[in-house]
Amino acid sequence: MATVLDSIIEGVREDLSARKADTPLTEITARAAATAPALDAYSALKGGREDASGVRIISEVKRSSPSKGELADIPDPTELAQAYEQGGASVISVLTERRRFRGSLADLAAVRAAVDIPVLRKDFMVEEYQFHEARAYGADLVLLIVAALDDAQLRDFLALTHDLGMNALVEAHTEEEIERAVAAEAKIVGVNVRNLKTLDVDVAHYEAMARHLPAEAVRIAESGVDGPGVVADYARQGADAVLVGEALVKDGEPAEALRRFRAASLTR
Ligand SMILES: O=C(O)c1ccccc1NCC(=O)[C@H](O)[C@H](O)COP(=O)(O)O
Repeated sequence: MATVLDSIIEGVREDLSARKADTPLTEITARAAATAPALDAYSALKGGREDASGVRIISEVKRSSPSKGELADIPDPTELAQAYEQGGASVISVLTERRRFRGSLADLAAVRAAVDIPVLRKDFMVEEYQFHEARAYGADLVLLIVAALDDAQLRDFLALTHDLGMNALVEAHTEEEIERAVAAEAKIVGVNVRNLKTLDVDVAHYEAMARHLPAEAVRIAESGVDGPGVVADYARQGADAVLVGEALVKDGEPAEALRRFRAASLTR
């Protein structure tokens, strides 16, 4: 039976075919090569466990999702991104998937131009073309979902990401997926506590997975933050950084909410 992930990826491939017909690989590759060098997302995220400034926050521009439907209108993603930067976000995540998340590459380019911190292209990366595209639209970091890739793809896409000067957030859900991420020499490893089959969120899953994450990697806890308490828990469990979407886009004062989240991680 097809999973939610399978059906999202099917839509991603259809949209991608249309973009490839419009802008061939040679052209997108040339545009990527002409883009200003990527910012160093690894350095922006590392050290959150030891350093006095507390856990790093990756703040997401997220309008809609398969699990929750409509979350927030976000007519101007640059305004939200600037609020995130003012609130102390270390990285901004921009969902670029259109059908389920109402994201776009235009959002990515607009956010990139509006802030000085690294920007993550949050999408379902399954073809080489998307990596050049990410760079052409200004991404510094891309998401690689282990569950969506075989080992050869994981290795090749990580190499391509690094060749393009970007970093990759390699997202795992299970111990076995963490092992695959580590075997591929991922330097930034996330555990997403949203189960991609059921879409259920279980914040306790991070603690269960944390001991499998290598000490030298940047460790990221993804999803399920509904307030400062969860941020403090993730920090206590060893996360360098936390990825937050819904709680921030639904808060009328995202910069203030972010400050509260960062402060909470210092109380661990
Ligand atoms: O959010 C979803 O419903 C979803 C469904 C299927 C695949 C991915 C999905 N979300 C992407 C994310 O990983 C989250 O946007 C991100 O971790 C933030 O989560 P949250 O803070 O819980 O909004």
